[in-house]
Amino acid sequence: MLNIVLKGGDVLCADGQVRQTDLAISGSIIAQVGNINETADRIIDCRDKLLIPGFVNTHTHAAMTLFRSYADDMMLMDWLQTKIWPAEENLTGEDVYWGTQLAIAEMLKSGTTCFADMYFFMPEVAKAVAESGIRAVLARGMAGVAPTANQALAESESFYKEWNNGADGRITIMLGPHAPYTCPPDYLKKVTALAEKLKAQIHIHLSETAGEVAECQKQYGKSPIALMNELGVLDHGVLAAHCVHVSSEDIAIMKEKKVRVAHNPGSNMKLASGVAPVPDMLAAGICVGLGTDGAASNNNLDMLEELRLTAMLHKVHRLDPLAIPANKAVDMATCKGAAALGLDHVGKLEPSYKADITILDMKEPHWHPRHDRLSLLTYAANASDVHTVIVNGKVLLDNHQLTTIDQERLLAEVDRRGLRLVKN
Ligand SMILES: CSC[C@H]1O[C@@H](n2cnc3c(O)ncnc32)[C@H](O)[C@@H]1O
Ligand SMILES: [Zn+2]
Repeated sequence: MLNIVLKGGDVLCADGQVRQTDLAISGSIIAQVGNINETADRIIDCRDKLLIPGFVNTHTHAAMTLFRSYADDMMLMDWLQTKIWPAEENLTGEDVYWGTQLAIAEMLKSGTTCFADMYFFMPEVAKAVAESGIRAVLARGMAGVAPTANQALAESESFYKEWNNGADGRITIMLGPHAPYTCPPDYLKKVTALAEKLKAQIHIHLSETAGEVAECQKQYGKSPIALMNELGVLDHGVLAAHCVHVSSEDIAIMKEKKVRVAHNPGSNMKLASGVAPVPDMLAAGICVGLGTDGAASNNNLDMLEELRLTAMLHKVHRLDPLAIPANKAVDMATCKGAAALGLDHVGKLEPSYKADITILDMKEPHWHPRHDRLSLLTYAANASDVHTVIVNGKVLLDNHQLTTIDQERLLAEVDRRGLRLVKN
């Protein structure tokens, strides 16, 4: 007996083609794509709807939703040092739980089924993920500075042991050294040793600003990518956020070490960090997924916006309309994102893949006429088109309504907590 049949939708199939067909879910898995006559517990009419693999947000700091609209229009280092880091000192575990639930609500409502997070109070983040039903790759953010440097390593180890492969396999744990400018070489060697011991992968910010790269050159005589390579960080499976200021030598190292990149165009634009050479990374065969970064530097967690920015930004930057075509950008927002997080059997609508599916309503005027559905998804769609979202075979957004989160209670909690955090 099948659990859910999605009937008669336009399905983005694994070969990149959109076909009108049915899709069946059994447990947490896609059982069949094609004409289905079997009965099921639930049949969802998907005519006039587009079915895509759920978006994979490859880099965020979920609970930073609490700082949305608190500090805008600043450069990264000024923003972190004068506004964000002082405010983060006030965070409690409960704040992070509620801030993460807010992020999850926003992500589900805009079609994201999986996210990679780096933050503090990670057991509370894992609890929010477990309760909501979303999929996530979580890392306890670590900085190699006293007094918390060693505690962060110990917490990362216990977090890995308690939660890796947790919540029915929906949670994967990585190690999260914040960046080369907050984690000195000796500390990164300890992180690398822990990664080796646990067989855990690493999520790190790399080469985000020109200032970071210049400072690294001055201090160590090499780029952040070359320094990470020398320290052995790149030998453990690395998800590198940003990679805006990377040279062709850096790209060659990244390719050789199979570094996967989280491209965050919205955050990079808002913090005036620059434009990552994504077309060059793709041409080199590097796996590049898309991310929002935190809601304090974006200022939302809407992957449809990142999809459109990716398809647009590199065209205008290179003066080349083919720099990143719509179908490539969609692949980066879904399948490549899953690969960037090292997730097998996530990111494609194909039998044996996880049933992580976003269903968009195509009834509004901006979906007509329908010459090319991936063009419409990339250049015309918006989050209010997201109708139903399924993760691991469970319906988490049902006809625009969250099924696992009490939105009214959530909004009351985060409004109160957000204001308290930034009071001087
Ligand atoms: C150690 S937990 C994560 C840490 O990262 C900070 N953060 C948020 N956005 C960015 C960014 O774009 N670059 C670098 N660091 C960032 C966040 O505030 C936490 O302190
Ligand atoms: Zn970040």
